[in-house]
Amino acid sequence: MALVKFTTFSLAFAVAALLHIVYRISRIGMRPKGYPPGSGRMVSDLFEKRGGNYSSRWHSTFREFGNEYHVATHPYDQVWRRQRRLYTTHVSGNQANKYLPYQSFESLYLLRDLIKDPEEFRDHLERYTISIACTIAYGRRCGSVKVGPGRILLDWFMGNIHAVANTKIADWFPIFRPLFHIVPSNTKTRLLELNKLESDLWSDMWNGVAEKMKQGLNYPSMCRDSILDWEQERKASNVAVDIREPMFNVGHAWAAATDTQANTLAAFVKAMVLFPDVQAKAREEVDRIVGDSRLPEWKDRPDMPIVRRCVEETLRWMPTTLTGGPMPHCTMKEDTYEGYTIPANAGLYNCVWTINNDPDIYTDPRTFNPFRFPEDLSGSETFHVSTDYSIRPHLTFGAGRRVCPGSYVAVRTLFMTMARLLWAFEFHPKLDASGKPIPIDPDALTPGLVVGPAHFE
Ligand code: HEM
Repeated sequence: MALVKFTTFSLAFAVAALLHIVYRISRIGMRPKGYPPGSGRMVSDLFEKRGGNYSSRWHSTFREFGNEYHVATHPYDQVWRRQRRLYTTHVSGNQANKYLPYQSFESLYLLRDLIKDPEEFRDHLERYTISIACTIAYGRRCGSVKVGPGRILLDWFMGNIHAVANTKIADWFPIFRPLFHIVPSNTKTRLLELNKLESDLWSDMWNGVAEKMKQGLNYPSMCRDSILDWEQERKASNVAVDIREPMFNVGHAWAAATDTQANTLAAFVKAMVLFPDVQAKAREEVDRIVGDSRLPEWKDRPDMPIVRRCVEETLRWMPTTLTGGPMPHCTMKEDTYEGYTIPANAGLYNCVWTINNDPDIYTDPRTFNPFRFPEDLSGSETFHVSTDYSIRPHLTFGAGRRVCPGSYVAVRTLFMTMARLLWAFEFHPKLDASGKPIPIDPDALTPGLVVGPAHFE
């Protein structure tokens, strides 16, 4: 009897799963003929002009395993608004200037590491950006990523990339989702382990800052600002906010600011190797403005139109956020757009690579050419996130209400680092045993949603 019941249940489940798969496939929208795969205008029409409906995030299996305080994957609600406020109040526009001393100081370590060990430039860029991001988030450096918090962050990061990839089937076909909760699996065990690793890391880092503040050591950091805001809010209102909400928010700022910046800087090194003429012109500018007796600073930006446009061209030419970030935007209700029905809860990818390489907008798009951007427009501090798509240099920071809230910090890191790299070094391809340059595939990328140039020497 039990066997009959089990077989009937299994059959019913298999038929339901099959019907569901057929249904899902039938709902996959077919792009009308002649429709481009994406454009800045469409991104603006949907993510910006209809931002009230297009700013949520997909429900994901990943989130069901405890990560409900990840600002980048959180739906469009009060928790997200509170988390996002930390950025708009403390990291946007000129607020980002308070971290310039950290960026200036840490880049000296980068230059030293590159002098000592240039072949390992990729590892140095990784440590550098993890450390910069850690000082911004917690006022504390990471001298090494082989041990300590930087190592734990990397383990958590890499672990998540693999574990989340294994949950994708349940995201595409949510009918399988209950199975993830019922059936024991390595993926589930790993997700729970990673969740614990993450909670412990964020709470250790947060408590470390709280302890320093008690001793009167008030170094600028997102964590310090978050602790002060949280205490003030608690006094001002009776709403009890779970402490993990601001605690995880700061931790995720640290994570979001690491490989995005490291990949972009690696792309810049690659561009300099592949386009020596641009390298020479940019270095000539740095030498002329700065000379030998000091290092380039953020304050040199107005006088360095070539370097500041190299920042934008790197972001355009090799966008680390290939499809617009870690997660697509998601609709909250059904909508129609140019005769096309977009269902509720539909994920919409911002096709950054395609848009950044549109030959109708960017002549010869695979050529690294900072001079394609007008010099005067590039002087504006908001050039990189302009809402005027006729002048915006790229879509790499995303768009609308979810646009990257760390972009002001990022352009400061990128400008200062690129200017200092040009000031200190020349970049050439490695030569083989017979003295010929080892060829480099210009478009080769690492796999994933947040990408960087594939290994090159
Ligand atoms: C080169 C560097 C960076 C790039 C290319 C980049 C790009 C992006 C993109 C494309 C998104 C998704 C936007 C969308 O959904 O439309 C995003 C989200 C985000 N970024 Fe960045 N980012 C960078 C650096 C940073 C830094 C330095 C921080 C923190 C200080 C940061 C914090 C975040 C956060 C918290 C989100 C989630 C926002 C939300 O969902 O509301 N990013 N970033």
